[in-house]
Amino acid sequence: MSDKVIYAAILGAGTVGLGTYKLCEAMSDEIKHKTGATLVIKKVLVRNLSKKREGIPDEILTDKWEDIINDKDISIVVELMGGIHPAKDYVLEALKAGRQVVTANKDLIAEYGEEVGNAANKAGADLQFEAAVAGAIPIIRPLKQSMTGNHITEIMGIVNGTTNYILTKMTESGMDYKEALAKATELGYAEADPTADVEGYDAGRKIAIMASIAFNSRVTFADVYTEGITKISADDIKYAKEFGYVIKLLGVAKNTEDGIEVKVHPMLIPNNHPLANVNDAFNAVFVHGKAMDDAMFMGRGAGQMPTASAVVGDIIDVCRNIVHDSCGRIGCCCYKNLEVKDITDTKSKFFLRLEVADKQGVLANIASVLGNSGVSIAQVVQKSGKDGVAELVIITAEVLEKNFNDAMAVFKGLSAVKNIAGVIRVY
Ligand SMILES: NC(=O)C1=CN([C@@H]2O[C@H](COP(=O)(O)OP(=O)(O)OC[C@H]3O[C@@H](n4cnc5c(N)ncnc54)[C@H](OP(=O)(O)O)[C@@H]3O)[C@@H](O)[C@H]2O)C=CC1
Ligand SMILES: N[C@@H](CC=O)C(=O)O
Repeated sequence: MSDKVIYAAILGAGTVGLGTYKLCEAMSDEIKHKTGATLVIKKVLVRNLSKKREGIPDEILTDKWEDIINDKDISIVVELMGGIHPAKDYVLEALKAGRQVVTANKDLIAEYGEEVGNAANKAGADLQFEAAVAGAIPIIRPLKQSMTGNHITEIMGIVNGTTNYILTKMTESGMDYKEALAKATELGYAEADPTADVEGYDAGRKIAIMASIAFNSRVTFADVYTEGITKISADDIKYAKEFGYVIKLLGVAKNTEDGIEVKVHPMLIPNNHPLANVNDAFNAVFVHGKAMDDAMFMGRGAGQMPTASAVVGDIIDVCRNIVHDSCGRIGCCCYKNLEVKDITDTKSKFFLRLEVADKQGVLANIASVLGNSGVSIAQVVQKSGKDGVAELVIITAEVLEKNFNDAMAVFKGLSAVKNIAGVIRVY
């Protein structure tokens, strides 16, 4: 076996950084056998040197980036700090200095993928980011490599562990939203600012990254329509159950004849759909390719060791590339410039919960407003009223979103409609 040593530095020793360090240590013999080189984590960058870092020797901790970028021995920089600044600056500096980069940072890849990808291409360097999408699930590498012989037309999935955990707990044990979010944070699933999870931004970044790779056309986070789970109520969950559905936060990307559709929003999924049984922090991604048909990937989408597993897989891949002098072989390939459609030009089915005046003729009135906007009703249930207010739960047929919005605008000015209590898309 060769006596080659490959030095790496980890930026960040939080949930994922610590897990990555531990896994590199635990797997060191295997890494040597698999790559033909010994991997040594030479430095770990943190903000706060006085915090205890379980298992990381004090002498390799630093709070100075210069200790890493100026160390010519270090050939792999593993960015696990999160956020845009200074992560982007460090990644760009590392690539320009001829280092290979591994990152779990979806914010960076979704917003500045073009810039960092070009820097990697220019340097002939590896830029690997498997952990940035769906934690432990291999999806970036399959999209870039195993499934690249396909024309991929659709990707759909549960790609945020925190919100899936929250929705599962609210559905299965009636847990309160705030308590479920606190538990997801305690378990290391949530982002440093969990707004990114619950508002759908994190899932939006992941779907943008997957769409760019799958459709060979740059899709950034700004292109993605995002809607989170903060408005989902216990009543929505209860009525969804009555209709035979569960509510999940889904990311959807479609490559259609007239442009790319890319969105994240809660969705009612039929109980018998495979995604309906993907619970807790598990994620699942469906991919449809013309030649391969459907493929589904499932696994843990968040958490310390599942995420570290994906990061370490990337580090090992980079080590192999270093040993075989083949870094930078698989870069970004967004050569198309496809249009991204506005959400209002896409079609959906809707679950609509209305609080209406409890009197005769209201249902006919509602149906006629919907009909006038081109929205057909597929199912409707009228709940008996209290204090003169009844509840209508409607599931529509598939409709252009702009037509549905027109009907909602009419409802807002209608005295018989007391409240639009819930609007959720339906699979
Ligand atoms: N948690 C998860 O399940 C997953 C996370 N990710 C991604 O992995 C990345 C890391 O996430 P996670 O480990 O959860 O985050 P944490 O907040 O737990 O850890 C961040 C670490 O980065 C360090 N850090 C932050 N800013 C700086 C800075 N300016 N200089 C030096 N060190 C800095 C922090 O140092 P200090 O401790 O001193 O404050 C901390 O150790 C993010 O991009 C996240 O989106 C991806 C998939 C799953
Ligand atoms: N906060 C993210 C972590 C992994 O990407 C999630 O909950 O999925």
